[in-house]
Amino acid sequence: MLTKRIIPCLDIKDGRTVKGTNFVNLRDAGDPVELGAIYAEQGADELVFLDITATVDNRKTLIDLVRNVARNVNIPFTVGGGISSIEDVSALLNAGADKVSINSSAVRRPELINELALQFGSQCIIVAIDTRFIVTENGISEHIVHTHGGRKPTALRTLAWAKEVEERGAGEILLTSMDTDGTKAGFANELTAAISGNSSIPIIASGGAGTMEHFNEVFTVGKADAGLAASIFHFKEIDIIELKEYLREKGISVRL
Ligand SMILES: O=C(O)c1ccccc1NC[C@H](O)[C@H](O)[C@H](O)COP(=O)(O)O
Repeated sequence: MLTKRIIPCLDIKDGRTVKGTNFVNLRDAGDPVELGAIYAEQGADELVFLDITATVDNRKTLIDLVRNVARNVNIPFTVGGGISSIEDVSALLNAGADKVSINSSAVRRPELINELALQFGSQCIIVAIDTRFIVTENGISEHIVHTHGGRKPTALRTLAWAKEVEERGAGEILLTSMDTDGTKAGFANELTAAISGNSSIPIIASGGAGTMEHFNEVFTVGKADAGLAASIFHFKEIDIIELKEYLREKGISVRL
């Protein structure tokens, strides 16, 4: 079994780490550079920084943040939020990011995935998919892709979109369940397994982590390659090393 990765996620709003539930009621969770360094020190395998209110004028904030983080962490980190061009990616990678995560811009223009993979290599292009289980106009309940920080439902079915982004050259998928985000009730294991079982690229599961057992479930039932979490780390409810020791005892391969 490939080593499973534990990835803290720092959702960034106006330069601060925030955390909500189901993508709303955001509250302050600390300084992202400080938190990033702490998580790296505590044994996180990677970090994700998501500028969830990404606008053009936030772009400079993000570049400055990346430079500061790069000085303080020695593990791979991914930056996402409002990225929509080869120039955006170049600037972030040159500032020290190891990977970028694209979401709304990929839905808006799927060819962007092909272009970025060709220009920078698939290994540094993650496509983030925010998904919610909703009743569509034809009365069927389906997992539907949402964009713009979860505010806009699209016409895309999550499973089909996951397949398409892989075919277009995505190196990994960051699959965030809006239904489980912030609830600490567990990851969306069934959906994660459906996507993981149909993909040959790594799937990072995100949204809902509340206990150490939830990580065991997302790796065994959800078949995820990595577990991403925010609430339980920011609010100091789970220690990363203790989590990894727990997973190793369960027979999950982790880096300790
Ligand atoms: O991804 C977004 O665009 C977004 C926008 C607004 C608020 C939250 C957002 N994403 C949710 C984050 O990716 C969040 O870090 C993950 O869902 C993990 O959250 P936890 O359930 O607290 O571990």
